[in-house]
Amino acid sequence: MASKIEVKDFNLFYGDHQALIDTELELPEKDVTALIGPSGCGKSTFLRSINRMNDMIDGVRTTGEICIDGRDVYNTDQDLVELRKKVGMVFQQPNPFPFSIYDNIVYGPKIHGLTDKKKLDEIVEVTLRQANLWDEVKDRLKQNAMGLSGGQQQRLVLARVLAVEPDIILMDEPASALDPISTEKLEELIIKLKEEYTIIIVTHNMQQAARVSSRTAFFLNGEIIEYDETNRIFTNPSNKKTEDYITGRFG
Ligand SMILES: Nc1ncnc2c1ncn2[C@@H]1O[C@H](COP(=O)(O)OP(=O)(O)OP(=O)(O)O)[C@@H](O)[C@H]1O
Repeated sequence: MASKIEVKDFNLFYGDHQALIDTELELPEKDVTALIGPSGCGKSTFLRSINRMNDMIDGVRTTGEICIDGRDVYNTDQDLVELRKKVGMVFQQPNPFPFSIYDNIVYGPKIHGLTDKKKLDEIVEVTLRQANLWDEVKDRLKQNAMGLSGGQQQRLVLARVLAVEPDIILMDEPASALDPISTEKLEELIIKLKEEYTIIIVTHNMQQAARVSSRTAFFLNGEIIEYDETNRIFTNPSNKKTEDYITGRFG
């Protein structure tokens, strides 16, 4: 499978603190990769490095490269609006805008210049269907998104991400605020979306990593200790530290 993202000797510093150390990773296209590891090991930092969200934090410095489709996103001529259109992100807490369901979805396309009402209507329906949410909300598109349940909000946020046609979707513990049924729906959705998108998910839930991902990277103290097929990581890891972590000896 072709590599969509190639991380080459990437380091990240918050001031004097080095949060990522010589990270190297090649992520396949149209697949789900899980990032696991104990709290504070750098998973979210790594995820946020891919769409340069860390740039917004004062005192952050990076070295090395993160190439998407062969092009280093840390090049000085990288357009950040373009990058974040291509690389969408879903956070731990669902964060719909306090507008209608419809307006949440059309927000991105409108910013990117789309005004045709028919096209916008179409995007709303297509993305809500993709997010397995259409049937639940089709009769209340003009109602405020804050009135949806947490699980519905998270699927709406995903639909909003899909509306700007990304290639890559970053998910930072997207199910950690959801109940088991909403979590199951979100996981089904992730498995469906990998047909079309490259997905990277940070999760503390090992069963979740095992259920949704094909490859898993284990992080510890800012380093990637092991990266392999998920099945192998969970049944026969090569590194003792990975084994200790997945068997619950620490973390
Ligand atoms: N904005 C920041 N400023 C300074 N240090 C930070 C910042 N964000 C994270 N760090 C530090 O970088 C390290 C990695 O944090 P990060 O949030 O990436 O870990 P994580 O593996 O995602 O943790 P968790 O699972 O708890 O979310 C930690 O030592 C953390 O304290």
